[in-house]
Amino acid sequence: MDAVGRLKEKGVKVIFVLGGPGSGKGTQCANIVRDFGFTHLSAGDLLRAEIKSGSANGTMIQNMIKEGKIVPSEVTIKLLEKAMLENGNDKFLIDGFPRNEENRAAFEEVTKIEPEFVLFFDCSEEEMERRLLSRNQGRDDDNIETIRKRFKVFLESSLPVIEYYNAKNKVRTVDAARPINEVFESVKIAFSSFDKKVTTNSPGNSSFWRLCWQKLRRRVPVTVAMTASCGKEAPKMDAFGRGYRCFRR
Ligand SMILES: Nc1ncnc2c1ncn2[C@@H]1O[C@H](COP(=O)(O)OP(=O)(O)OP(=O)(O)O)[C@@H](O)[C@H]1O
Ligand SMILES: O=c1ccn([C@@H]2O[C@H](COP(=O)(O)O)[C@@H](O)[C@H]2O)c(=O)[nH]1
Repeated sequence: MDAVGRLKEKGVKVIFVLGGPGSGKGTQCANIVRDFGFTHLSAGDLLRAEIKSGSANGTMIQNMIKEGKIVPSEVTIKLLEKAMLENGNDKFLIDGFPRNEENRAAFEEVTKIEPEFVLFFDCSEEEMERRLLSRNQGRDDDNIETIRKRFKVFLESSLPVIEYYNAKNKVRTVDAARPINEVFESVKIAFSSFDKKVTTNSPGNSSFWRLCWQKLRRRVPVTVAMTASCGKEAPKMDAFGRGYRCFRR
């Protein structure tokens, strides 16, 4: 039987965990594993392990990570597929993937898996930058130059993936700028049911975001300077929260 057949036979369920670099995905995935019985697959960790293993793709992956670029889909998807097949569990948190539309379409095409939902950690660049600069795990890409490149890639390539799933009502957004335990309280609500959408796109505590949210609900176009969150102009986007909450209507 081929990989797709085996994944299907296993009845694999996948949740994509997305958010900017340093938004706290890995930290919260560890809590979800502990309380909800998922297996955590960090795409970044799988790629770093591939470098360490001395594989033929190692140097290419290392260079892409140093530049904050997105590794070709087929490489990452093969690693994810292998990890899911080798693990006895059937529930997976896929952290940090898909990172662009091409990743997303290729994953669905190759594996025939659609995520149950997307858990989106919403956090401002300011806070993410602070966290990454003090992460201290010896990562090659946790330096200010690469961090800025990673933010740009997230904004330009990864947010459209979140918009795609948002249009399908599959995104559960958590305000990730709060302390770890408070973020996890919201994560737990997102996981309280697989079928029901619980916290999807619910407003955070920021009154600024609340205003944007209310206007969005009323379909009133909102024009807000993106400098409030990331100092960039974003002509395609309507509304912004403290972080990257900026879905098209
Ligand atoms: N809510 C939080 N408040 C303060 N610090 C946090 C919070 N969540 C995580 N951190 C810290 O911020 C750093 C980045 O967190 P983490 O590695 O979980 O982020 P990530 O989204 O997985 O990052 P990346 O995408 O770069 O792998 C870590 O040092 C972590 O301990
Ligand atoms: O699907 C993926 C995941 C990661 N990358 C590359 O790895 C780094 C680090 O990723 P983290 O999620 O922060 O661990 C990322 O900047 C990319 O260069 C990737 O290409 N594809």
